[in-house]
Amino acid sequence: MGFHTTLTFFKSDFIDVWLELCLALICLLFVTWYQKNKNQILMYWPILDVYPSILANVHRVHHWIVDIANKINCTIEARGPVFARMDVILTSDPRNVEYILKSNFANFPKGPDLKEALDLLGDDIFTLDDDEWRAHKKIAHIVLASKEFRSFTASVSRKLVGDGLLSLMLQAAKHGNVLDLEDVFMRFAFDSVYTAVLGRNPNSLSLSSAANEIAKAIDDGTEGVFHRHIMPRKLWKLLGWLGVGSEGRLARARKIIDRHLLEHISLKREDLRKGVQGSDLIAMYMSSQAQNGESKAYSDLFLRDTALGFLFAGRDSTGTSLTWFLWLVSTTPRVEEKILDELMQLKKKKEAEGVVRDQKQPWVFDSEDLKDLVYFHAAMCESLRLNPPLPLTRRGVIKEDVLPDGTAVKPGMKIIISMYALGRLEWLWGKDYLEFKPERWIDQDGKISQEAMSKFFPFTIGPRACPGRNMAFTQMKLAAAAVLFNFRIEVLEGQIVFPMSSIVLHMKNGLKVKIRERVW
Ligand code: HEM
Repeated sequence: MGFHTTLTFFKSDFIDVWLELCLALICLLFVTWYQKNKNQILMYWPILDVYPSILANVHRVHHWIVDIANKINCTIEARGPVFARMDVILTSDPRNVEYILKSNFANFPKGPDLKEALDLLGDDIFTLDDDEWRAHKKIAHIVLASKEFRSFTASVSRKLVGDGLLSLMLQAAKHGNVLDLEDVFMRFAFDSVYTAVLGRNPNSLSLSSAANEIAKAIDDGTEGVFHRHIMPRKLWKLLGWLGVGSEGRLARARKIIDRHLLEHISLKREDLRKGVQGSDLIAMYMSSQAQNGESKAYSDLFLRDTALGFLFAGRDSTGTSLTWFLWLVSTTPRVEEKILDELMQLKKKKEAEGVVRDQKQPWVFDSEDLKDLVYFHAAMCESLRLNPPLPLTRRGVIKEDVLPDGTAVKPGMKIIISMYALGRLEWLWGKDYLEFKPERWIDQDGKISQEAMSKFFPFTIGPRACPGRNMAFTQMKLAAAAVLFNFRIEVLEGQIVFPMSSIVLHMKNGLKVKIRERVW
């Protein structure tokens, strides 16, 4: 072996040893770093950034965000894997939320990314921005605020409470059946909003009714949209192209929804041609187009998108809110007693005014009377604080900006606001922030506290705040008052009541209850 060969051999040995040493050092550093960080709420990994933390917490995503907000910071930045476009700011700081949704609203549109993720809804008030959104908003607000529509929805809901909801509960009470209260309220909310929007009762509350096809399609659509929020865009695009998983279900849901709504809209057009007017939302849109002349006629597609947007907006939010509310009230006897006391006073007042009802039938209140009950309203706000049915909302960024807490944002970023965490911030609500305490919404004069209301975000705030807020309160109060006043709800022990990881705050396992008629 010559000198040259020996040197080459020695060199390659030397390099191998160095490489091994470097590798061992990297492994050691990684293991030490992992050991130190593995129990942390949020871990920033090399290359993958926070994505492994998201995946590890996806089953409890809303609680995880609360942990981050209370233990780390109300605002964090997450980039996601380097190969994916996921530059996200997650915030629940009320100052930021006010700035994004209200004072500097124009810089934070929903943006094309969200429109793409929500493409099932089409060109609807939910997904559009700028002038297109303003045009939708104008007509939606006119119809929702009109006396005709408001009295139509109040009477529809009252009738559905009496004929549908209470009848179903009476049957369950008589036979001692176990009910899934979330399922019952979702059916009630679906019948209410469907009748309000399309003028026909789909009767999903009826005991004999099979699972409703369009209601199921809306569920699949909601699930698909949630997956698009947590998956890298390229991945859900690939699933869509292959037609499998949540994207496959989404595509099937879209077909069912389109067929169903377009058929219904064509029947309504026929009614209008025959001079049959309605007070439901779509009929009011159609007659407003008729008044404007055919040149401004809303297309079938426009009406399909509008109807679907309202069904999405109104069903899940009202149904889940009612379930969380009844769960909290039934498991907090002190609060239940106070609400029942208020309802009993109201019943006595109505009887003193000469209102007579069949004593054998369950008592149903009127929506106008329920508006004045302060404690009942406070309890509903408190339930919505703890469990906002739409726990997350998302915005884009147009120009570079700095949020009130000092976080810099730039175009291309996504901002996710957690309404769920906002209602559970310890520094904002106090040490008892997890307690169900309607009293925090009542001021010293016994009125609803304006100070507390300034922190009330479940319907969001600013120009895009929910236009269905009054309708939602009307429906929820009618249903909750009738159920609480006529039935005692026994929440079955041993079940885990936990929010589902979704864009709607469903209960993961539903809510199993037994009910008994109240004897007054
Ligand atoms: C408890 C019940 C409800 C809650 C908590 C609620 C909450 C919300 C929230 C948080 C938003 C904003 C979403 C976002 O910007 O990402 C919203 C928007 C909206 N809601 Fe509601 N909602 C409820 C019921 C209803 C009902 C019953 C209707 C009507 C049928 C309705 C119609 C709408 C519409 C049309 C929008 C879009 C507004 C816009 O973008 O300009 N909501 N709602």
